[in-house]
Amino acid sequence: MNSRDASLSQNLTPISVQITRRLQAKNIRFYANDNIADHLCAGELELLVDEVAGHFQRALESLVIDTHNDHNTRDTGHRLARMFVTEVFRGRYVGMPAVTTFPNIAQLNELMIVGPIHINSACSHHFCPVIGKLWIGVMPDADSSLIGLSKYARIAGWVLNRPQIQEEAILQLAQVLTATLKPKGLALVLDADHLCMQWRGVKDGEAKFTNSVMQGLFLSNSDLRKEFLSLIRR
Ligand SMILES: Nc1nc2c(ncn2[C@@H]2O[C@H](COP(=O)(O)OP(=O)(O)OP(=O)(O)O)[C@@H](O)[C@H]2O)c(=O)[nH]1
Repeated sequence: MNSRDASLSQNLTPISVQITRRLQAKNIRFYANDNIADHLCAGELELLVDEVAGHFQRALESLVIDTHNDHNTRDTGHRLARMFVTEVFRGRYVGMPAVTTFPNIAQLNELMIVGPIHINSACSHHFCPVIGKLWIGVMPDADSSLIGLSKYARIAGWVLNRPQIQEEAILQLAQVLTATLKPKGLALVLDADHLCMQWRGVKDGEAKFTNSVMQGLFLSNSDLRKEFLSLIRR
């Protein structure tokens, strides 16, 4: 344990409050779909899991669930905390996955498509799962970078593993891919089931939400856009 970690464990202010104050002091936004990894110190995520577990335990008690005698819910508060902080909302708390970029030595300038990439997310409103498929079209030029195929899925997972609305999620993803690839054109299509509409609410099991982003050549060249859309026809 370094001196910073030691001071963390001795500080009685809840870890969420310490992190929040730090973000506010730097005027950093911390909406549900923002990544705050750069503002966390070593050891804080574990403390955050413990704090959130305590709150979930109290929420279970408020739901009048006998977690002491009900063997099925005895550790649910802690399970929920671990699930949110280290799995389904992990994209808020960890840095972007390492992505090796390669120069476009062959000067490729043809359409590349990756997909369908399976995506898991959750809506910001009810924290219900959002499960879908993503297609990515890239039009490179000589100055673009190339990345390994699996990195598209890793980057998408990082952006989507946050409480999101689909309209903002796809824009965030486009920004990260543009910064990484520097493409001449980028096209994204996201097709997802929102369980807030299926499990609860209107309980419509059929309706999906499909949205897209078309940038650069995909916006200016309708033939390229049509080629991409015809190749991903679902
Ligand atoms: N635009 C948009 N809406 C979403 C998304 N995910 C979930 N929603 C919807 O956002 C709404 C949440 O806000 P409200 O309308 O205040 O919630 P509610 O009254 O509980 O809504 P109902 O689902 O109609 O019961 C719900 O209708 C969700 O179905 C998304 O990615 N984009």
